[in-house]
Amino acid sequence: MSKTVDSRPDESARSPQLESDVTTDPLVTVKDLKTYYGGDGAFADPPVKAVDGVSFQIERGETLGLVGESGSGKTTLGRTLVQLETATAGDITFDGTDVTTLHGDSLTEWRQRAQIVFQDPESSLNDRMTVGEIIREPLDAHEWGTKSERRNRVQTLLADVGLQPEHYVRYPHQFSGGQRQRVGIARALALEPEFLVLDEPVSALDVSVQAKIISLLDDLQAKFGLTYLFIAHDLSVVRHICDRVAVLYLGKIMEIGETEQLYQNPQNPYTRALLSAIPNPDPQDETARITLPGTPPSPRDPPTGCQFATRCPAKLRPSELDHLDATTWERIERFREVVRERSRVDPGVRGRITRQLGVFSAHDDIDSAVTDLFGDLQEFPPAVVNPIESAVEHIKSGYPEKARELLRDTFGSICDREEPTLQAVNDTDTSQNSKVSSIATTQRSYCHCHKSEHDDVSTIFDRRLNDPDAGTHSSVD
Ligand SMILES: Nc1ncnc2c1ncn2[C@@H]1O[C@H](COP(=O)(O)OP(=O)(O)OP(=O)(O)O)[C@@H](O)[C@H]1O
Repeated sequence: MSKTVDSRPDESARSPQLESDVTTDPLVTVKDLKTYYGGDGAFADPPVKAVDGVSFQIERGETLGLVGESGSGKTTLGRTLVQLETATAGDITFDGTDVTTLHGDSLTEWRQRAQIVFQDPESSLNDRMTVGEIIREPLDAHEWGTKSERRNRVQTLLADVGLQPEHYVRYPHQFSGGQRQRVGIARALALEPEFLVLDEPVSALDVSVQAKIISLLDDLQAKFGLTYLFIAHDLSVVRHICDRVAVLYLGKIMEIGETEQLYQNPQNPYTRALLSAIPNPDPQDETARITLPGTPPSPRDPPTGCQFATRCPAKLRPSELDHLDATTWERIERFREVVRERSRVDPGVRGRITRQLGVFSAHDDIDSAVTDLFGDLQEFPPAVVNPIESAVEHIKSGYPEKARELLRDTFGSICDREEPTLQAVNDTDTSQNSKVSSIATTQRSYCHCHKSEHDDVSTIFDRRLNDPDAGTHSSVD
């Protein structure tokens, strides 16, 4: 894996994702962290911005959940925290030490304090080694104690994770998924770490086994005073075991807060959409299920402004166009997505020549896209028709990026232009019920709608979800 050159930001520059408050006793402090893949060299594609400037803290003994759709950067963030990936920029301070600057022996020594448990116990254990050897391997690598002390340590670890002494000489393939995950946890605990990244540790397991592993993780946390970053897809599991939750989208934190507060009163449009997808057993509950349109944009070319702007059901709109109905907006946004994707594709040498000659390329069949999305465009108001027609002309002349700009200037808002800040949205002190300090439990959300000059998210949702012409933008389950 290659990385872009370290471009540490100016310390004085305030990042939109910085949490301004400081918790009382953080074990891990992450500041404006970025992890990009690729992008080196003059002719390389732009880098994949897997983690794109996140800041948060994890207090000692707490479990911070990390949720988000596939590809949002959860694993990359977890791996960067334990230094299995190299940060492109930003700081990770662990108990006062910036670990992104550690190398050689000091990095090896630090690694004992922060370990990772992987998702898939089928592939993360070496099938040619016995369970005892697998758990002992990190002890051997760090030359921990004598040979017999290591053997004894492995026996203790087997007991800690609920396995039997005779399992020492068994092979992973002789074990069930749950047992294998216990082996993975024992191995991660071997060097007595303080911090564990649990990367979807139960996702590959049956529900009944999941409950046992979660209970084991709970017991181990209490027994050894562990601090966890718990990465998961399953929002119900996260609610059950995490003190706080951070919601990630396209490499940025959309919302972070104390678990119950965030689940009961989500403030960010993305968190609301994610939580609305959890099946609710209460038949009386008529909470609208929010179906997000489109697909997440490429992390090589994330939207300017808010990362979520291209799919956000609460996105702010220019006031002079706010009267357009939901279906029309849906079509405009999908057309913008088509144009955005088109402008991402390198036209290649032939494309560049045809563009210079002003020749329309056969691949630019933009008229079909317009017909597919709008039907007869002329039936729409001039405020829609004119910019769409101008955008089509730009594309036919070979300049999709001009079309992209024109559409952003016409139909975009602050959401397309400016990054929001991660701002406090709920100051209710829930610290009495929590392991973490009151400052850490402050709920924060990354959205322009939290500013007083704009309608808040609830007002916009009430208006748009009640629009009878809401099309596919929302639906009630
Ligand atoms: N080694 C790599 N090289 C290039 N791109 C990568 C690499 N690892 C991850 N990515 C990309 O980085 C982005 C974030 O991936 P990551 O695996 O961190 O997300 P995730 O939220 O953990 O997804 P999932 O839930 O599917 O595991 C994705 O676009 C992914 O394709």
